[in-house]
Amino acid sequence: MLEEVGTMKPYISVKNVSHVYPNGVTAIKDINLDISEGEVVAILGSNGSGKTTLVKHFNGLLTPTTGEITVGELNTKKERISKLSSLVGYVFQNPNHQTFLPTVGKELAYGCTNLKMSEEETEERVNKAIELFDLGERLEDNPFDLNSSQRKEVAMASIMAVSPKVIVLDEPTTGQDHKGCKRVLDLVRMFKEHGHIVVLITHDMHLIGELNCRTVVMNQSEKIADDQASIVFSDKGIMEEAGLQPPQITTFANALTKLDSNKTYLTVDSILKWIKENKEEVVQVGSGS
Ligand SMILES: Nc1ncnc2c1ncn2[C@@H]1O[C@H](COP(=O)(O)OP(=O)(O)OP(=O)(O)O)[C@@H](O)[C@H]1O
Repeated sequence: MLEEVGTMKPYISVKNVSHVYPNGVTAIKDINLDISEGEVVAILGSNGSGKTTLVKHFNGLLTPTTGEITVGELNTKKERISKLSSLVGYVFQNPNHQTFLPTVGKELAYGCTNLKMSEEETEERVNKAIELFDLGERLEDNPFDLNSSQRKEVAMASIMAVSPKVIVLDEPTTGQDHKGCKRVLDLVRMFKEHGHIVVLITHDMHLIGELNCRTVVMNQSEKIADDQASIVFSDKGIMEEAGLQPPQITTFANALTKLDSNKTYLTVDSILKWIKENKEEVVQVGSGS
């Protein structure tokens, strides 16, 4: 079952939404989805399953062909994108698509200035982002002189400066080295701690496993699952239908813990704990008995 998020009204409410592109492709079909304050939600699915199309509806980049979406109290069909983007920040997969100013400092201030915030408010928000992302030494750097991981961090910090309620991270770990991937995990946790809803579009099963967050699975334009990652990953039918493989550690753990098949292990730490507590069974599995 999903973690309790209280009985409050959802912040994002997707009701019977379909989207047909002008070329006639139905990219999402009759989607219903509520996302509440405090949630981290991963949207998972094979290429072309409709993940990006769905999420682009949250900040009004796309509007439903049929159905309705509300974000906060706003109906996305009736609001301007600028207003919606103050509620939903979108960090693109490729930071080059959203970094275009000559210095990190200017980049950090851009979103606030664009939303016509006062100079004082912009300064306050930018300073907070500088502190959280430890960018004080980089303010005069050209973002294009930074490595891709640092550039992505600048993109995330500029979204953080605007402080939208919802932060969408599109494939945040793609192209990141091990350190960069770990940093993404920490940042997702930090965004949550600071009261943001985080929506992740990702193929990174390891990341979802570490977060063990709510996981929505898309397949051929439809939502086919919506539950805690540990439950989704243990549902062989859903995983096969969507063409997904659980994290390697889960596959390994399933083989090792066949005596304890009620649980799904998503992280190295959780399986190490199980091994320590069940040394005898591990020896039996290892000896093929
Ligand atoms: N601008 C567009 N015009 C027409 N068809 C589109 C457009 N963008 C996406 N599509 C189609 O809509 C369907 C869903 O695409 P979408 O990009 O939402 O899927 P996705 O799950 O995000 O894929 P990926 O993992 O490859 O990014 C696909 O068939 C895709 O070809």
